[in-house]
Amino acid sequence: MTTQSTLPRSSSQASNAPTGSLSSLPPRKLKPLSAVSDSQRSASPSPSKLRPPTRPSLGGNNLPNSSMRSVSGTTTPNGTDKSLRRSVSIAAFPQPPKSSGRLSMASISSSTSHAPSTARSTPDITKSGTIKPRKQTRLSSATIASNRSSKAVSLLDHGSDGKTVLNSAVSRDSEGQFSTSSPPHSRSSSAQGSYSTSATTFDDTEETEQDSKDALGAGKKGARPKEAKGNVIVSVRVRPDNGASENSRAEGEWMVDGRRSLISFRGKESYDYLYDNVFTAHDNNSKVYDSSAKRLVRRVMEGYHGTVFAYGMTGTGKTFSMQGTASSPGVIPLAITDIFSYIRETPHREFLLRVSYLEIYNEKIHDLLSASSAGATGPNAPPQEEIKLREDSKRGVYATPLKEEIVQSPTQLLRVIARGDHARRTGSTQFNARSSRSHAVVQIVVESRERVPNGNSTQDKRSAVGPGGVRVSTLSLIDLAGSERAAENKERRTEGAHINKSLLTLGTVIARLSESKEKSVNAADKEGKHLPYRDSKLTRLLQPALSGNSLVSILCTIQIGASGSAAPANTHTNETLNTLKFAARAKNNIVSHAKRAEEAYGGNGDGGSRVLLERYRMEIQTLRAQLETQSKTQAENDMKMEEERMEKEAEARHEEQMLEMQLARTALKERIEHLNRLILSSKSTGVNSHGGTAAFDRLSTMSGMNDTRTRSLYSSSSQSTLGANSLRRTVSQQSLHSTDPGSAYQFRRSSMVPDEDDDTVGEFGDGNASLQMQVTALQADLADKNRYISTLERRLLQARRSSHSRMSMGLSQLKNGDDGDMMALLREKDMEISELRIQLDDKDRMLTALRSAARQRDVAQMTIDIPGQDKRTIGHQTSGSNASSLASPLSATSPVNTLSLASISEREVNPHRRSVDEVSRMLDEMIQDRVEQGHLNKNSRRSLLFASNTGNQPDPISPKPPAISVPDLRTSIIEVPEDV
Ligand SMILES: Nc1ncnc2c1ncn2[C@@H]1O[C@H](COP(=O)(O)OP(=O)(O)OP(=O)(O)O)[C@@H](O)[C@H]1O
Repeated sequence: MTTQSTLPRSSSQASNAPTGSLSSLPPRKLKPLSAVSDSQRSASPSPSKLRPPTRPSLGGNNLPNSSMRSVSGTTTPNGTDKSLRRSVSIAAFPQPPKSSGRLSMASISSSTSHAPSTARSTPDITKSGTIKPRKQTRLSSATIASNRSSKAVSLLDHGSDGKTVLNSAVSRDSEGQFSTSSPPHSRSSSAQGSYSTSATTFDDTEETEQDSKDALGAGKKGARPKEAKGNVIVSVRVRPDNGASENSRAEGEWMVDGRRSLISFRGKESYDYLYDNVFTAHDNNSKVYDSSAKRLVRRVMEGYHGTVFAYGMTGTGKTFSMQGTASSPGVIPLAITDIFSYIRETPHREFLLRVSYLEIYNEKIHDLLSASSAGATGPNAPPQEEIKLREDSKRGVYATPLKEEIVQSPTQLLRVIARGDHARRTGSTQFNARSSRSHAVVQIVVESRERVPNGNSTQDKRSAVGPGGVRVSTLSLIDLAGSERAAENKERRTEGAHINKSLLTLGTVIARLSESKEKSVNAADKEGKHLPYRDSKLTRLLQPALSGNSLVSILCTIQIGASGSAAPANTHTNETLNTLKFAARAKNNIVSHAKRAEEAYGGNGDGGSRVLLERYRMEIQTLRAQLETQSKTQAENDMKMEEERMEKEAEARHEEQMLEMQLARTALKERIEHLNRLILSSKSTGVNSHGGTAAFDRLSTMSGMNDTRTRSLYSSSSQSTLGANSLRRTVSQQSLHSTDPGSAYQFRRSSMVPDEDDDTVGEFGDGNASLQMQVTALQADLADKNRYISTLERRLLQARRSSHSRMSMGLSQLKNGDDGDMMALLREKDMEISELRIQLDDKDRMLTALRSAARQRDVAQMTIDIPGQDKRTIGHQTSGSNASSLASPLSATSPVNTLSLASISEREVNPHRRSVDEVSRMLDEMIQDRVEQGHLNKNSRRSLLFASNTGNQPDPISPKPPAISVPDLRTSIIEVPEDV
C-alpha cells in the first residue's frame, strides 16, 4: 500500500505557460465551498468570474468582479434571480481559489476582432438550459450568465481570471480560432509523492457531508438538493490540430476560451458553449485530470461512487486523455496515484482495492483480465464465458462473471490495467491509426473501514477495527469508442455500427434525462423505466451513474481543425458540434444524488457477503480461531506426549527399581536360605535330623541337670544332624518319644547310652565323628558363604551398573529418596558382605583349627600303641555300624575326612590322653578367642549355649564319665535360633 508510484511527473508547467502577460493573481485561498452560503453568494457582489449579460451597455473592462457563486444569484437581464442551469453547480468538485478579475463578454468582444457580436442579441434559453442557436445572435448573454451562474464557483475559478483572459490570454490563431491559454497550474508533489494542484488540495469532506444534510433539508422544501447540482462535471478538451492546413480548416470560426470554459462557433449558425472545464490544445493531461477528475477520485475514496468517461469523435484524444503516455500520464494513472496517496494519508482507515477491466465490443462484453483475453486471440484461444449484465439493489448494474484482482500498490494496479489495455481491441481507421474499437471500462472497487485508534484496543493492530462497517465505493474509468462515419472496411463498418448505436443510445438516454427530471413524480420514471438504458450494453452499464447514484465527470474531446481527417471539413465540424451538444445535454440533464455508500457489515445479506474486506476479516477471524484450536491441540498433544514420555521413563525407572528390589530380595532370600542353612547346621549340632526340637529342649534341660549327660547328648545329636543316621540315634529318638519325658534317667539309660561299657568308646568315637562332621559342616558353610558372597557381589555389580547407566542416561529426575534408598541398600549390602567376610574368615580359621586338630589327633592316634581291644574299642566296634554309617555320608562330602574317619573306625582307638588333651586345648583356645572377640554372640536372634566344662563332676545320667575326655567338645557351640 505504501509503494511509491513510478509514474512520471508532468511537465505541464513549462508547456502551458501563457504567452501573454498576466495580471497579478490574488493570493490563493483554499477555502471550502461550504464557507459561502447561497445567500452569501447572492449578496456578494464580487468577485465574479462570469461576465454579465451581454448587453452593449454592459460592455467595457471595468465590470465589478464577482464570483461564480454570486453570479448564480445575480439578476438576469430580465430581472429574474433565477438559476437557469441548476444542474451545472458542482459544489462537491474542486474549488480553486477565487480570483477578482472577471471576463466580460464585452471585453472579449473588444479584445478580439473576430469575436461574435453577442452583445447584440439574446439567445433563447430552453428549459433544460441548453443554448438554442438563433440566427444572427448565437450567443446569449443571459444564457452565458445563467450557465455560468449555474456552474457555480467550481466551473470557472480554476485559477482563471477574467481580466487576465481579457487582457492577454485570449488570442486568435492563424486559423481564426480563438484559443485561450490556461495559466500554468501549479502541480506540486506532496510529501508522499502524490500530485496535487492548487485547485484540489483542500479537503471538503465535512463540507460535502454538510451539503448532504442541506440537501436533505432542501429536499423537504421541494428545492433541489445542493449536492445534486454539483455532482456532475462536464469538460471539453480540444485536441491540438498539428497538421492543420488550409484544406483541413474547419468550416466556420471557433473560439476556445479555456479560462472561461467557453467554446464559441461562428459559422452559418453561431453557438456558444460553456462547460465546467474547457481544455485547450495546450492543456496537458495533468491539468485535465486535476480539473475534471481529481476531486471525484477523492470522493470515491471517501465512499462515493464515481464515473469518469471520455466521449468524442474517433481520433480526438479520448484514449490519450484517459491513459496518457509515459511522459504525460492520463486520468487513469493519475487517479491510481491519488488513490494510493489518499490511502497513505488516511491511517485511521484500512482499504482493500480490487480492479476489473472489461470492454464492450460489438455489443458483447469481454473480460480484459481473463486468461483468454490475456494471451490468446487465435483459434486455439479458450472460449470466454459470456459475460452478462445483472442488476442488484445494492450493487446496481454489474457484469458477471468478471475477474477482479486485488491490488496493493500503484505499480500493481497499473500493470493490471496495462494488461487489459493490451488485450483491448484496436484497429486502424481512417481517422485513427490505432483506434479503440470498443468501449473500455476500468472499475476500481474501494473498500474501506475505520480502524480502532491506537491504544484503544489491546487487540492486534491489524485486527482492530472500529465499530463501523465496510464502505464500498466504485470508481469507473471509461474510454468510449469514438463515433465515426461509415468506414469502407466491412469489419470496421460493423464495429462502427455497434459503436454508433451505443453512443446514440447514450445520447438518447442523456437527452431524455431532462424529461425524467420533470416527470420525477412518477415512480416508474424515477426508476428510469422509460429511459432506453437496455438498448445498449453501454447505457445499461452506465445506468447507475446516469440515473444519479454516482458522481460523474464527462470529458468530451473534440478536434476543431479537420486535419488528418478524411472527412470533409463540414462533416467534421458537424461531428464536433454534435459532441459539444452531447456535452451540453449531459451537463444540463444528468442529475446526481450521489450519497456516500452505506457501510456494509459482515453477513449483511448479499451486500455484506460481497465486501471482501469484511469477508477477509471474518476469514482471518476464522483462521485465527482455527490456529488457536490447532495450537491448543498441539499443546495438548505435546503435553500428552510429554506425559507419555514421563510415564515411560517412570515405568522404566520403576522396572529398574523392581529389578533392583528383586535382586535385593533374591540376595536377601539367599541370605535367609543361607542363614537357615547355617541354623540347620547349628541345629545339627544339637538336634537330630527328625526335628527333635523337643528332644533338644529336653536335652537342654538335661544339660542344666547334668553336664556329662548333656555332653553325651550333644555328641549323639551332632552325629545325627550331620547325617549319620545311626541306628542308635533312631533308637534314641524312639526312646525319646516313647519314654516318659520325666524319666530322664530312664531315657538316658535306655536310649542315649547303649551300655555303660560302651560309653567311653562311644564317647570317644562320637567325639571323632563330631570333629569330622563339624569340619564337613564348616566346609559346607564355607562353600555356601562363598557362593553367597559371589552372588552378592554379582548383584552389587549389577546394581552399580544399573545405577551408572541411569546416571549416564541423564535421568536426574530420580528423587533424593530413591538415591538415598539405593545408597542405603548398597551400604547395607556392603556391610553384609563385610560381615559375611568376617564370618567367613572366622569359619576359615575355625576350619583350619579343626583340621589341624584332626590331623594332630590322627598323628596322636597313629603313635598310640594298641595292645588289645578294650571295652571302649570293643564298644566302639560294637557301635561299628554307627561308625560305618558315619563314614558313609562323610565320604561323600570330604575324602579327607572320610579317610580320617575311616582310619579312626578301622583302628582300635586307644586314646592317648596327652594328645587328646593337646587337641582339646587348642580348640578351647581357639573358641575362647572367638568368644572374646564377640563374634559368636553378635546375632541377637541366637542364643549361645556353651557346654560348660563340668570337669569330673558326676553325671547323674551318665554316672560313668567317658573314658576318653574330650574337653574341646564340651565347648562346642550350639547356635539355636530363637524361633526354633
Ligand atoms: N491532446 C493531445 N495532445 C497530443 N496528442 C494527442 C492529443 N489527443 C490526441 N492525440 C493523439 O491523437 C491520436 C489519436 O488519439 P486517441 O487514440 O486518443 O483518439 P481516440 O479518441 O481515442 O480515438 P478512437 O476513438 O479511435 O480510439 C493519438 O496519436 C494521440 O496521441
